[in-house]
Amino acid sequence: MAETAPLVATQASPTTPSKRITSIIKLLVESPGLTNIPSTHTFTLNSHDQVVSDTEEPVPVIDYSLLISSSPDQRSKIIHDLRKACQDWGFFMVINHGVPERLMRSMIDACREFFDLPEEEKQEYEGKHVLDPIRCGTSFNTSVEKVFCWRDFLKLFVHPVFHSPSKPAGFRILQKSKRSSKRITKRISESLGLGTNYIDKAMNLEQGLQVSIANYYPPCTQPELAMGLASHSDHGLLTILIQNGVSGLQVQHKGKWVNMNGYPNSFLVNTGDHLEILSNGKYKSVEHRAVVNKKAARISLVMAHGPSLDSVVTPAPELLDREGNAPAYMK
Ligand SMILES: O=C(O)CCC(=O)C(=O)O
Ligand SMILES: [Fe+2]
Repeated sequence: MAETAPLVATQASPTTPSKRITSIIKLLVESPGLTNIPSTHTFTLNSHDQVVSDTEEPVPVIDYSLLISSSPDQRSKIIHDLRKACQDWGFFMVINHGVPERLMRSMIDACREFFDLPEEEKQEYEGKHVLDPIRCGTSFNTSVEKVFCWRDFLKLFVHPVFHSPSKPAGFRILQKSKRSSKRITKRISESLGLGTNYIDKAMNLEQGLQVSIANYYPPCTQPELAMGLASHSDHGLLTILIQNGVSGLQVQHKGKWVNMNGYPNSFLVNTGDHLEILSNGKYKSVEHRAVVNKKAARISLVMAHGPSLDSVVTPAPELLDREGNAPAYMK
């Protein structure tokens, strides 16, 4: 994702106008007497983008226990399921992943604790440059946006070098998602008819960039006029997402926005731009967005896994040769 430059507090600040603040939306919502959202945060969606349905087709479910099974039948079933999920949706839900519920909860709690820190403590991490390893801010890319998203965020680079704020302490567990993403990647590689470790090598995942983003979407008095996070696709190979039990994620499926609600204790995965390129467009990087609601704050935690910063990802030559296709993406 393209990302953010600092936002000057005057745009939405309920506090001292001259001071920069990082949790713009949080403070805005906590300021007394807010009934209408400011025009700086009012989105006008065209009628097509407003249509949302709960999907009639079931969202693909990937049983993680099959990913690590040694049974050839189970392995071919999971490869088939992954191929279908990546081709038809670019999104799937992962169950039986073995990550304890309490661990997933503690990750979300760590995010909440960060957003609840006093503003002065967060200011140290105020966004300056997209490659800053610890950065918090608001919206998506405030240096180019005309209307801002109803979202504050904390973004951390956690691999190849781990970075996290000194408070709260709980972020170290973010590194654990690498193991799950590695296992899923191996089977996705096989689902493309490439070797088990093909993607790993092509993207130099040993040195791969893992970025974690905690998103905070407070309740909004006029949710139909605001957008938590505008439509985008994710950079990278694949993104793992967990949330605090409040829905809001929507994905584009067959030309419509559909609500994406995972089963309790599952995690959601979407494929990213670099996989779209490597697969020569077979596995599309799907557009998604986050909407907000009147009642409850939503927290999502995104763990995005991608190639090393020096990798140049191209359509896999083996795939092009086998299928007799020209590359659809150029360097
Ligand atoms: O909060 C969500 O559900 C989506 C977050 C997201 O897409 C992102 O941070 O890239
Ligand atoms: Fe995203």
